[in-house]
Amino acid sequence: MSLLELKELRLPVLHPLSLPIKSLHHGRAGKKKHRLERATTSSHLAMASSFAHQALFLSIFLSFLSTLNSSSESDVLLTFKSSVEDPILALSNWSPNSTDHCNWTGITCSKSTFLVTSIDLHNLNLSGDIYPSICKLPQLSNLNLANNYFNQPIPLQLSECIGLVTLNLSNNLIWGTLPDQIFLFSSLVTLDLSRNRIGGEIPLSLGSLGKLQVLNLGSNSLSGIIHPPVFKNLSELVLLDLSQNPSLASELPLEIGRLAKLRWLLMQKSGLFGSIPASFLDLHELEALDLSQNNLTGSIPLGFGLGFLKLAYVDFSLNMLSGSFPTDVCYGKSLKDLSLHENSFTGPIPSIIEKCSSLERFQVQDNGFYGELPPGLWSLPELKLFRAENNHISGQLPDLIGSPSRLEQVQIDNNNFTGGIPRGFGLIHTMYRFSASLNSFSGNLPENIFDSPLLSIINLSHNSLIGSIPELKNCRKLVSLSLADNSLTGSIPPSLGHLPVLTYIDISNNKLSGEIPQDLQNLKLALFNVSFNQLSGSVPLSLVSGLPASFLQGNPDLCGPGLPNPCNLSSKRQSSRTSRLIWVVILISIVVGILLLTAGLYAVYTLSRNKSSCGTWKLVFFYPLRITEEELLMALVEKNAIGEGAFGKVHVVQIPGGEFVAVKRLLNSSNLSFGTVKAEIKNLAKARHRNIAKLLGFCYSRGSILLIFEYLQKGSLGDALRKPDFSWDWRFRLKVAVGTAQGLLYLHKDYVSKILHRNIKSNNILIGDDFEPKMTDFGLDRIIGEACYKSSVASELGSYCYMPPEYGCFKKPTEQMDVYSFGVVLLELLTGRPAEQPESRESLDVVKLVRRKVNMTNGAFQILDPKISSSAQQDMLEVLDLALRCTSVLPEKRPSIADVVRSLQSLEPIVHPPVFSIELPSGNSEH
Ligand SMILES: Nc1ncnc2c1ncn2[C@@H]1O[C@H](COP(=O)(O)OP(=O)(O)OP(=O)(O)O)[C@@H](O)[C@H]1O
Repeated sequence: MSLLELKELRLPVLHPLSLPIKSLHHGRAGKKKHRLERATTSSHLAMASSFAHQALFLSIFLSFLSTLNSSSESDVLLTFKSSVEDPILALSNWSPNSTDHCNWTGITCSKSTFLVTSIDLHNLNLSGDIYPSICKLPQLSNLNLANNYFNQPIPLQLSECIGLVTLNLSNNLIWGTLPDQIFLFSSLVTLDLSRNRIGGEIPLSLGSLGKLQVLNLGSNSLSGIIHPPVFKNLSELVLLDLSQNPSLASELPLEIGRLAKLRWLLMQKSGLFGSIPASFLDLHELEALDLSQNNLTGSIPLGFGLGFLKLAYVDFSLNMLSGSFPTDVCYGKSLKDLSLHENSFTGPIPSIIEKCSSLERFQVQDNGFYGELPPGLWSLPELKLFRAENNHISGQLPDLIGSPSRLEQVQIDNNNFTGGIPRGFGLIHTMYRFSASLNSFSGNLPENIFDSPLLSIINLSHNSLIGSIPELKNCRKLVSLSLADNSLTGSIPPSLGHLPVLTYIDISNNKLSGEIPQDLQNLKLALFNVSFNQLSGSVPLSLVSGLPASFLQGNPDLCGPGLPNPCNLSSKRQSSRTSRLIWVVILISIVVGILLLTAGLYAVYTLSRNKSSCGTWKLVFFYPLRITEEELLMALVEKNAIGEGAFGKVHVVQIPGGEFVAVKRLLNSSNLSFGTVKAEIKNLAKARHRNIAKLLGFCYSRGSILLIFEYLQKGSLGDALRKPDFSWDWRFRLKVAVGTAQGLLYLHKDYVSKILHRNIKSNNILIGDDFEPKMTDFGLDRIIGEACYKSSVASELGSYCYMPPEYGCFKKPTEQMDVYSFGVVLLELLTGRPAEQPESRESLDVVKLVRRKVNMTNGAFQILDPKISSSAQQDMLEVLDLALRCTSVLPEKRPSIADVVRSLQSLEPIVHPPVFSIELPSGNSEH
């Protein structure tokens, strides 16, 4: 044993002042320490009497000491355990019967003193109270309780752990504010409180933690200004993470630029505005800088990167930055990831970037960059992702033949590129997406351009390419092929039909000729657009029936059922004019006869709609479905009915392939024409979003319209709420709320022609796998006409409580009306009861019920579904506040759906994708 080890061994024993005072004077632990001191005295005597016996004595002493320490420390740990809830019994070996506490789960002891130095209980599903008894462990330097369910304010009492160097409480349910007394943790080197629910401002007193090297407050709900003095004394900081605190509203303090040791600065989505301080030029140790998703303006300070030898990750994306490309960003040649996208940068990309030999991801899309790209950029040996779409970049692509490229994804759409597509791009066998639409590429497509075995998406549409489409054989993973709007000639390669996952083909607006290969019937195509070519012959049957006819138009020589030119008639083109006339006369007489007959049968027909003759129905599919109108109509029988509302019945129908669809029958009492209805439904069917039920097709007759939706076997939120044992967990209810709001945001804002739903209610929120909601029945007014829509709504009493008070007063429907209805759905999720419960004791509708209770003492708590655990109460109260705002009587007081989405998302647990590996500076604990 070395002298140093001996000294270490003696320290906690011979210098009692270094122990927490309470542990010396109170209880069992205090008595044990007293015995310990006596043992120490006897050891001195033994040493004095005989030097020769020292070794023997030391070994006896050590085992004695270790027994004593061990029993006191294990008691402390057991006390800590007693306040913790441990549902998976992760701490089962923490037991009074198990003597060696240094081997207990998560415990590390010093090899010399046998005292506990570290408690690491991350990711063990623990909850309950974090009890400060552990501060009686004199050498405790590391406490890691990350990824558990501790639900309490920051446990300030832990500041009693005077030797604590690392405190990690990340990803728990810690709430409240950062208290002013945070300065009490003065020994901390690492403080990680990320991914909790901590709100309020960052207190100035945080700046007193002068030893901090790691400060991670990311993904919380911090707000207000980041006060510059906070950083004055934090000169040791190596990692500062304030990211994902969208309620902060602050400029970037220039003091951060003085933190000379800073290696990781992560402030994405932190409500930052203003410019990037010039002091950031001094952050020479920086390895990662993320300022994305803020409102930063101005330009990147000139010279940013100069002297930065380790800079590997830079993200300025999604701001309002302008000015030129940061020329020195790759000074140290360590840069791997550069994201400047979605800003207003202009000017050329400088040739110095060609020296950036470590670059893996280059994203400059959606800016105003112009000029030619430095050719060497393309052949950087590590480059995998290249995104420069939506700029004004010109010039030609270099021929990459001979360069060992690892490119996986190239997106350069909507620029001014010219020249040919070089053969070298086809030789890159790592390529899975190549998208260069909306440029001026010309010439032939190289034979090998589709050869990458990983190629999944190729988009060369809207260029000036000529020649034929090369055979596609090797790209067995191709999902989407878009070559639309070029001048391609020749025929469609039959090899397309043998690419197993090919789903989207758009080769419209070219000069392709010949027949559509029969082999394409092998594919499950969601899109097959060959319109406006020079194709001829009969269209393979499954392509005619499964896809919109418009995708075939502009090919006068194509024939097939439903097309202007049915194949069986085309063979009779030779017949003489006279014989045609005879046929016409005969046909007219037949038609007149039929008309008379039809008039007689019409009344019978209207009484038995389910048995409609297929001749009166027109079927249009937007997805390939193998069902005929007869089969569909035959299936609309009572035993298949799954719901009925104001607009008609819903049936579940099994199509011959085995798949199910839901068919909603609407009364077409306005008698809108097929053309009008088709245009409207087509428009609605284009709405594609995770939270919108797919409209697969429709069937039209004068009297009614059948809408064919994807079928969701879990039914609707309404179905679930009506079950007496409805007891969904809060996180599932929140997921339904977030998803529905996202779907609505898509309809209101992102969908090209903007749709108002107008019929949001729990019956129209279907539940998909893993509780992902999908909205249905949107925009029905467009299909059946306003008057008919309104009269249907008026007849539906169950929908009344979803209607905003202004409904009927305002001529035009508004987004705020949808927000109101969504607010009612939120109230249903919070209360766990349907919006309207006519037969119940509380027969009030949910809005009235909530409004009446909310102002009573403790009323808010009475509103919340008691079946949900109290740990979710804080979140539920926030959602209640939101729901009340959504259901405000005055439309202008309601939040926008974008705000609703933001608020709900902020309550969702955040899953962080790993961005890069960080070596955190270690505390002084021993492992
Ligand atoms: N695509 C679907 N998949 C599965 N079930 C569905 C689907 N569409 C509707 N349903 C079922 O049908 C029920 C009622 O739907 P419907 O739209 O007719 O009722 P509603 O909303 O009360 O009426 P309306 O919208 O006509 O006013 C839903 O609660 C659900 O159980």
